[in-house]
Amino acid sequence: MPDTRPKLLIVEDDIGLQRQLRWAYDGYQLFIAGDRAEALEILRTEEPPVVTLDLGLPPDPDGISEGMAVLAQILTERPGTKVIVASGHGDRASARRAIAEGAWDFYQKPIDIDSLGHIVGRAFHVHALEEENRRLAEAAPADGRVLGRMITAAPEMLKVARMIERVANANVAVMLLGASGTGKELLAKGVHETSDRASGPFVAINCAAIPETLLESELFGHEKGAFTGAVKTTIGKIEQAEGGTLFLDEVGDIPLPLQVKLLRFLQERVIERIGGRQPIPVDTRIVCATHQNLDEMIAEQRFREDLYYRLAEIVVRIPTLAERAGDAVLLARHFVSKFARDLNPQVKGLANDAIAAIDAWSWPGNVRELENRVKRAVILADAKLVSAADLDLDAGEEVEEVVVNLRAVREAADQQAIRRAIARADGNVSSAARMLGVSRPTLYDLMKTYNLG
Ligand SMILES: Nc1ncnc2c1ncn2[C@@H]1O[C@H](COP(=O)(O)OP(=O)(O)OP(=O)(O)O)[C@@H](O)[C@H]1O
Repeated sequence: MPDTRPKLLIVEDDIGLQRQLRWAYDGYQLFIAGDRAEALEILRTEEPPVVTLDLGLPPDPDGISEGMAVLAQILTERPGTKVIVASGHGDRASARRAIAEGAWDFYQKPIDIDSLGHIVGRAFHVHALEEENRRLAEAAPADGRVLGRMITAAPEMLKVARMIERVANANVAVMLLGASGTGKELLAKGVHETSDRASGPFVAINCAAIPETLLESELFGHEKGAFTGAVKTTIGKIEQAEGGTLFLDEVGDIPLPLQVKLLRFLQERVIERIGGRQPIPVDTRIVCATHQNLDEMIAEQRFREDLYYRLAEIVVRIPTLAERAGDAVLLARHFVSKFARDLNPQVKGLANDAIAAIDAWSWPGNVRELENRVKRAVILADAKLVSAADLDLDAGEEVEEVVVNLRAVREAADQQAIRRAIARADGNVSSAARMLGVSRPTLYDLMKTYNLG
């Protein structure tokens, strides 16, 4: 029977330690290398996701030069590998340097098998999660699903995408509620492109960005001579979206008199251009969005309740980026490769301190803020990896700080992987444990720790 246990490479030149480690890890397929050549050969043939690396290797067993060289080569050849370095007792400077060069974590000698086992276990979880994220991100555009352009692995957001797919073809008005930058316009396009109107136009208008005096003409159009300056007949956005979808962004900013006119269109499906005398039938689907509290506006009579019910046949609430565990890092990777391609091809990815900082940041401006920060960072970066400083985010200079942040990253990743595996196994803990590569009791412990299930 093929061995399906996860592969762990241990790079260690001390024969005694090799033996000790061999016994400690019966949950993994172990590969042991005593020097650089052996390590690289195993890396290439077995592709282990996780490597523990002693920095003191021959020909420099008392220094770290050989260990650092092996680290660099592993990360060049297989950048996704999680390398955990072993540093000598009290040698924090080496650990710090190795982390700055891309190691995932470190442990200090003498080895404590339990805590090292814990670090290794988490490294496998994070690696599996990243692989799946990468697969999802890569698969999305290829599989042709319209909402495939939305990048997410968070259950909260996948639920939103599924809901959009379900309502796309029911000809109902959809209202998207979410903070600024959460992806409302992208989802509105998703509604359009998944619907049977996809071959028609998608027209967007931001009602907050247009002065009140011009909004009516923008929406409904005007006839030549309707007002001073109306030198030619112009059709409005509603008509432009004939046969397609009109996205009314910031619908809460439409002034009351115009709300009446919009309501009439929604009830009768005809419009009148300013200065026009003919009602014109228009077949346009409305998707709208706002970040305002419409209930409050209705109570204060600033928004018409009858219009609200016409616009909000289906209400979709979009979670903030902070509520979608793991998505900030996933999106950041996507934006790094997108912007690096166009703006700075030497940039290859995110440094560990950047990943920790992205995960720790609260993203008040949501995906838009993330996109802008990553874009600027890619332009400014002068190394291969974008750092927390390039992103203008606090990284914390001490290794201790990074470790705390990495732990937070890992815990978030754990929770997400567990939730997903349990969902996929339809609540069966044994098969979820098999998927995650841990024993059933371990999974129960983790579920208890994270309050899942
Ligand atoms: N899940 C996602 N995957 C990929 N890109 C995204 C995602 N969500 C948002 N974006 C990108 O982030 C930017 C902001 O998104 P969008 O304009 O849809 O947000 P919004 O909620 O309409 O913002 P606002 O309320 O400020 O108008 C866009 O460039 C969009 O393409």
